[in-house]
Amino acid sequence: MNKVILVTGANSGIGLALCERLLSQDMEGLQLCLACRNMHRAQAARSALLSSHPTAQVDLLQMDISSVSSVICAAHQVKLRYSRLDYLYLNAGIMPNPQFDVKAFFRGLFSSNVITMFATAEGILTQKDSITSDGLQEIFATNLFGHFLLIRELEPVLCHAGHTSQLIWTSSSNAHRSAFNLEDIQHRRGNQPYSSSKYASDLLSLALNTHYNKEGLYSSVTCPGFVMTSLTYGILPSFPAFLWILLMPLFWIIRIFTNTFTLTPHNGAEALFWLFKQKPESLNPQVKYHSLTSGLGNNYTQPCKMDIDFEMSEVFYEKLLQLESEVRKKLKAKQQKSSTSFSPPAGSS
Ligand SMILES: NC(=O)C1=CN([C@@H]2O[C@H](COP(=O)(O)OP(=O)(O)OC[C@H]3O[C@@H](n4cnc5c(N)ncnc54)[C@H](OP(=O)(O)O)[C@@H]3O)[C@@H](O)[C@H]2O)C=CC1
Ligand SMILES: CC(C)=CCC[C@@H](C)[C@H]1CC[C@H]2C3=C(CC[C@]12C)[C@@]1(C)CCC(=O)C[C@@H]1CC3
Repeated sequence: MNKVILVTGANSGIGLALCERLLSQDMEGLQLCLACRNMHRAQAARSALLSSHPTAQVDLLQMDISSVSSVICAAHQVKLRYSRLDYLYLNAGIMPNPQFDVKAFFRGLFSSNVITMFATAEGILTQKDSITSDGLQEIFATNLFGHFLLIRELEPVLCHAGHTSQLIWTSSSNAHRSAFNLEDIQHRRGNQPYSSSKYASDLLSLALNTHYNKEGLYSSVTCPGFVMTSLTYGILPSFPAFLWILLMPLFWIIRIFTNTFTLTPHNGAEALFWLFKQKPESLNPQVKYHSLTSGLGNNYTQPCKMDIDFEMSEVFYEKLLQLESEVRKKLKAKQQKSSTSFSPPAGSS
């Protein structure tokens, strides 16, 4: 039987590199499904994968993970196409309007915290969030809630008696407990919505293991390190991509001190790829699997205990279930309203 793998945010960066790595190791037994919001970019990614792996099975799925109706519609398509999903990579993510605090960066450079700053970006990065048409905070909707809804919708193809499936999240070293508040799970009030959304994915993964392991579904969290992708290029907007490339020698030097500077999407995808080869029952639900690259350029995966607890993950899970039922009700009301406004006037045939 082919292994069916769905990857969100697969048309670029870490998601695309992961697809390339999966096909390079085992092209025959894999059926890849690239879930992307933009079909032109999705087609380009598919063509790139097929040019190096001409006989690979690569399907496309249109899905805007930040939109409730789009996720439900895409999940419906998946259930029609596949009887089972073996791996679901929850990778799509955004960090819009990043604000880089140059002063804090220079202060950090000359402090004892310099390595932590380079590894986690703690204290030097904030973002400005916006609201989606569903009334959700955009970063929360994209990085977390859309993926939660997708898992809930895909339950019938993820949970099969006598068979295991894996959920693999692309979290971050920027996931800080201090940025997350159970009373404000969407981070409406703070200025670190990205960090909050990534901490939320760590919590959710733990709760999913609590609720779904008995049904054969396992969840793990990864951190790709600092990777140069369109997401990170946006951090210094006045800095064109080629200047980032010019900084590469400096980044290679920093890598000697912190192995978190994985830098390329291929390296960043290391832990995501490593998890593909593991037995899910052998994984620890309380650790994050980090992609790391040594000063000599060797990739490896290292587990690190997460700053999370069961109680908090359970409260968060309950809140997500409640939000899910609210957004479903809203969607139903919206659909009913639009169907009545389009119904033909009484008496017309
Ligand atoms: N780069 C880094 O240093 C780090 C990245 N990460 C995480 O890695 C993941 C991948 O990011 P990365 O590869 O760096 O960045 P990219 O910007 O290259 O990739 C992000 C992917 O997510 C997709 N995406 C964004 N919004 C949506 C949406 N609403 N619906 C569907 N797809 C969407 C993008 O599609 P599109 O092309 O249409 O925008 C793109 O394919 C993210 O979750 C990010 O937070 C974590 C730690 C470090
Ligand atoms: C010398 C020089 C100009 C350094 C610039 C450094 C920063 C731009 C990076 C240092 C740590 C990086 C980092 C990220 C972005 C870029 C840095 C702030 C992330 C926040 C990117 C997204 C993540 O999920 C985590 C990364 C942590 C480290």
